[in-house]
Amino acid sequence: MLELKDVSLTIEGEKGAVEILHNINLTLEDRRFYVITGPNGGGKSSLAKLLMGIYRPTYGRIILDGQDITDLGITERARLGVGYAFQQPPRFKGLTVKELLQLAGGKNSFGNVCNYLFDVGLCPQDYQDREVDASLSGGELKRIEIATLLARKLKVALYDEPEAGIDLWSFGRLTETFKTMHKKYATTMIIISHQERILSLADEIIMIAEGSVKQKGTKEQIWPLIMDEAGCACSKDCIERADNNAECNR
Ligand SMILES: Nc1ncnc2c1ncn2[C@@H]1O[C@H](COP(=O)(O)OP(=O)(O)OP(=O)(O)O)[C@@H](O)[C@H]1O
Repeated sequence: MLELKDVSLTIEGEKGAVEILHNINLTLEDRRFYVITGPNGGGKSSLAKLLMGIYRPTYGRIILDGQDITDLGITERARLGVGYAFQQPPRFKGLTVKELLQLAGGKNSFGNVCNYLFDVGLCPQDYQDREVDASLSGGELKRIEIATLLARKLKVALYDEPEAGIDLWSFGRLTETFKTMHKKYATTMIIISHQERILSLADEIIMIAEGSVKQKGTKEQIWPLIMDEAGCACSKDCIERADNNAECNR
């Protein structure tokens, strides 16, 4: 279980101190699927950076399975099984996909490289000997990064807007990959996203705005609130269907 207790974050900006997050209290249970959403600038990425150990809270504590990890850095948290996927995954020139996955998973991962690639929807034969360099597309790179997280058998996996730079076709496969990761590898998922399809995967959606937790609940509870706040961009009397999708008259 991952807990945030009264967590606040103030950052020294160019114009002085800015309070980015205040009084965040969250309990994230093992093996649950959480999606963090909310308006731009609300504090979602800052929260992810706090969980990863990139930022330290100005106030409050972060507890993982009863252990206070507030003062631990990225590497120490990674050792405890907390992993993070970047919006733009890094490339590793000179390293093949297979080598990268073996490095991520340690010595026991040797026979599993194919499985990890298969689980993220990439043909092992085609990809394992390719270099992790600029020749890979953004979507391929993102899936390979997810495969490295699978290889690490994480307790908690954190993704900041995984949909960024992914085309609609690959996006469908990506959501399947998240389902697999969550179910097969029993990983607690925390995904920052604005995408309805990702929100649909969540056991719980956490809405962050103006540096605070504004709402928590299932998609059925949260989606209407998002639609209310967002309003209709075209103002053409969209009809809300029973399944919460809108029919647009444009
Ligand atoms: N290092 C920093 N210095 C000053 N202000 C910062 C810093 N990092 C974040 N902020 C500000 O904190 C607020 C929250 O930023 P954050 O990136 O966490 O929001 P977000 O919810 O992830 O936004 P988005 O949906 O646009 O990615 C924003 O107003 C941002 O400008």
